[in-house]
Amino acid sequence: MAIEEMEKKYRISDIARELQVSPQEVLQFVKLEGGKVASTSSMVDQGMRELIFGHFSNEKKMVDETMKIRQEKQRRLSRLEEQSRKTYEKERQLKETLHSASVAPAVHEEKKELFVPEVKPVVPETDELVLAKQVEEIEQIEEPVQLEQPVLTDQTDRADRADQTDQTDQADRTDQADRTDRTDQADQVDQPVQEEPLEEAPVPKELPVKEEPSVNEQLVSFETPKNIGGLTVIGTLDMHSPFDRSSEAERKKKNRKKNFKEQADALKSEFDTTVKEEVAADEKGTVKKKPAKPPGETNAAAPAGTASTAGAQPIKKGKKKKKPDVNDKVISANIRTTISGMDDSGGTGSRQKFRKLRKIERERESEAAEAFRESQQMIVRVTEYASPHELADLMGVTAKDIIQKCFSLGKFVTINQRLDKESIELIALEFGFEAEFISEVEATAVLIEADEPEDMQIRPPVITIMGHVDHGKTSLLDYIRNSNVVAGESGGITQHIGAYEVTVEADRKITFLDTPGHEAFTAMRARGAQVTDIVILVVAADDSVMPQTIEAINHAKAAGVPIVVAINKVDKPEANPEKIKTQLSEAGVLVEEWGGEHQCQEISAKKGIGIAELMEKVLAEAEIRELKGNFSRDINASGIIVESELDKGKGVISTVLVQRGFLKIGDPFVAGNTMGKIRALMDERGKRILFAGPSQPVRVLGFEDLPQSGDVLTVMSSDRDARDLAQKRQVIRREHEFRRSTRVKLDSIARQIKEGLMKELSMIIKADTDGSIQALADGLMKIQNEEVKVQIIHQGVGQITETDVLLAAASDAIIIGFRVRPNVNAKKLAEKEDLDVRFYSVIYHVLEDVEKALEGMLSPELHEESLGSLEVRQVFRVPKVGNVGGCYMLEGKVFRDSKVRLLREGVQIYDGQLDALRRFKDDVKEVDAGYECGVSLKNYDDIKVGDIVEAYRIVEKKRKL
Ligand SMILES: Nc1nc2c(ncn2[C@@H]2O[C@H](COP(=O)(O)OP(=O)(O)OP(=O)(O)O)[C@@H](O)[C@H]2O)c(=O)[nH]1
Repeated sequence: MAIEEMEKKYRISDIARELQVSPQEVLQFVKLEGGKVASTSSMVDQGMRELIFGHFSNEKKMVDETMKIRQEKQRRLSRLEEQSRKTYEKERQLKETLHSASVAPAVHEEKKELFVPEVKPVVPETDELVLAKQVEEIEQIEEPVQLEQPVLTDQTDRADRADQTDQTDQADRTDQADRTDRTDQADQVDQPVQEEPLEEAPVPKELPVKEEPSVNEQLVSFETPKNIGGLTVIGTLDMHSPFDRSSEAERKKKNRKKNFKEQADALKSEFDTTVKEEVAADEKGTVKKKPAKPPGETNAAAPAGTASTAGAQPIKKGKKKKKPDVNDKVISANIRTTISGMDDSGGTGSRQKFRKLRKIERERESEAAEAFRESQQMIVRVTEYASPHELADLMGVTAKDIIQKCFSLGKFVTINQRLDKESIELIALEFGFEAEFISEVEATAVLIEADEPEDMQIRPPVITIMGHVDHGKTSLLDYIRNSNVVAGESGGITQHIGAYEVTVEADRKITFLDTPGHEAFTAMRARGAQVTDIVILVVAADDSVMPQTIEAINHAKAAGVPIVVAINKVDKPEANPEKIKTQLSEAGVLVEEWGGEHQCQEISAKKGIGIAELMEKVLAEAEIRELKGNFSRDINASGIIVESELDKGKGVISTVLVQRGFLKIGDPFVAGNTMGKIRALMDERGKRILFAGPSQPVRVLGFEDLPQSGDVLTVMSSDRDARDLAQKRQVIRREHEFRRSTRVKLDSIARQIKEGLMKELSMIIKADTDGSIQALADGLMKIQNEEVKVQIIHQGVGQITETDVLLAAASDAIIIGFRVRPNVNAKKLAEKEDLDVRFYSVIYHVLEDVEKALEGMLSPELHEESLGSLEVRQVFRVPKVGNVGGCYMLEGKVFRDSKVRLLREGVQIYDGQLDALRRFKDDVKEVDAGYECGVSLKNYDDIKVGDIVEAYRIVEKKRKL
């Protein structure tokens, strides 16, 4: 075994991956150790592997630590999930218990009554009472039980079941309670029959009257009840219980899985049962007077004999046998009742049902919220770069505890020192918390008082129009804006304000977000501002469902926003709306007329065809959603910034979509990192208004600074509160920016080393040739002092790509471009990420800079500033001058005296000066982006099509400390 292990070979790259270090580094180490290896795919033996692991023990430790953290996180996560699941389960059980408890008293009450000698007058009453209670519980019908009520109840029940499976559970519980009830009765029936005088006998005979609710039960469970499984006292039923229980379980299972067919069967069985009742009643000749009794009597045989013997089958058979005796009148009466029960959906019954559904929904929501709250208790919401002091406050420990913990983790921190993300995560974990990073605005969120139900009123829907380029989004918005959808509104809205309100008909309003395209929609959503209620998806009927249509669908679906389809350009002869509908269905948007859920309207944004109908459909969709807003005038209003601009005369003007309460002139507010006091409010027509309520877009004047789209504007109680909060946010923001700007930069590296923040300087090297890389890597690896060492995390030949930049950003590395440049995207990304990307042409300069940087001696006062880039699209041979590049200015500007470098596939092949810059035949001083020009280079002739000429200048830059 040991020998086998010794003989086992390991690939260098695999070892490197295990250690999460660069394979080149491992390769180098192996070479240094005398290993005969050619590349990172070479194999090494166990001995060498151990040596490598020894050498990279720190890295190994880090990998192990990370793994540990990850596992711990996973463990905690599943624990939290388990916790919330348990809570949910517990509450559900509690609810069930409560529910059955509320049914139980009825049973006892009933039981007591059974032993009262003069039962006759009492029993029916009790019976009705019990029934009424059950009915109430199932249906919440408050009226007293009437003759036909059981049937109605059942039918409504059935409708409920169709709607919601929960109802079945409830019904099941009632069912069970009934059965308990019956079992008890049955048991007690036996006793009185034997012990009490004969005159008591009618009482038990009446007892089956209790079976009246069992009609209910039957209808709920679809089968005649049989043995109830000895739920309470006497054990004689146990003989049958195994069989019965299993059939009971099956039945329940069936009930849960019931489909339409089963429901239809149930309906049939209901008729059967009722027929049975009716027939029995006929037999007794007491048909209408007390409908509760006859069925009871019919079923009397069941408990008497059944309590111990009968199962489901005999009863079923019995039913079937009785079918031929069915009275047609009874059937049609039942059908009528059933249908009327169904038709009732628009009446009180449906309202009650709806209320009941809402109640259940609310209960569920509160349960989920509770479970969520519990799980949240162990999450510490913290801003990035929080100090030990702040973190301690959030976790309810002392800063000293945190510093000590850091100490034990090998980190030396002071009370106010900012901690990085990883450290915060690690420390939080040590204290049993999970760190969740939030923005400064979130961290300083304003507490919003709960909405009072009486303040909630229907508000206009907020609509965003999305669709593919040229499918007519702008045309539709323009038409809506300018049309006279309602007389008197024509041509009213002239300004572009990002959002406006349209009155459609009968004073019904719709708010449009005038930010066509899903980018704005997504950007707002990314900032946590979900303002759109409904998306209008525009698809041109003369075109097809296009990539952006699909994207829009996906965005709307991801945001859970309903889509109303507008098939545009139907005025065109080549329009084919049916094709669009087919394609939409393939994309997962099935229109209503095809049985789907999405409303669809054919329109012509150009001619105004179908726009009013489209608005109607949008309003209908909004109605279904019951969009409500808080219309209280006493609460502090809030809204979302849709867009902002800086007006020379008026200062900052922002379009705000009010979400809660009323914005009023004079209100102090915070919005993101800025604050202000409302100086003026204007509607979309530029008319001054005094206040604006929910879903109303309004132009607000009075900001101190420009807020960002998606920021929440919250009215504060006083100017002072607003200022305090805004200042707090600004401080956190500044800290973040400061920390971000301390991303590893050669200029400031020494300070970070001194602060103990840096132990390793990570670098990515991209160079023109493999030779340069080797030379650079060798040189750089040698540079290290006691506090810090250089680590090359990636190296490669060729231009600097986005992947390199992303890697550098993720690992806080510096990129060295040796005679290579980044491509356009990589350059933009590097700027965005504020990464230090340095370009060199002499190896010695690289080494010198890095060495100096580590010592804190680096003073890079001269910096290069990129001016623009040109693409060579044609090469002309000009006699006496040489080759001239016919170029297109891609971005920026080029000046006649610019320094330039020529790049071929990202690799620098020339660095020098422009020789000539021309437009047509004229010499020009500069050329802007988007123009063509002719370019020749000083002392360089080998220009080729596809080359990039990069213009730059050297500027002095203040040294960062
Ligand atoms: N015949 C006809 N042409 C239309 C209709 N709606 C829009 N167009 C034309 O289609 C072209 C594109 O319309 P836009 O409203 O600019 O389309 P868009 O989706 O906003 O395009 P982008 O803003 O580029 O995304 C314009 O030339 C419109 O005149 C219509 O209902 N019928």
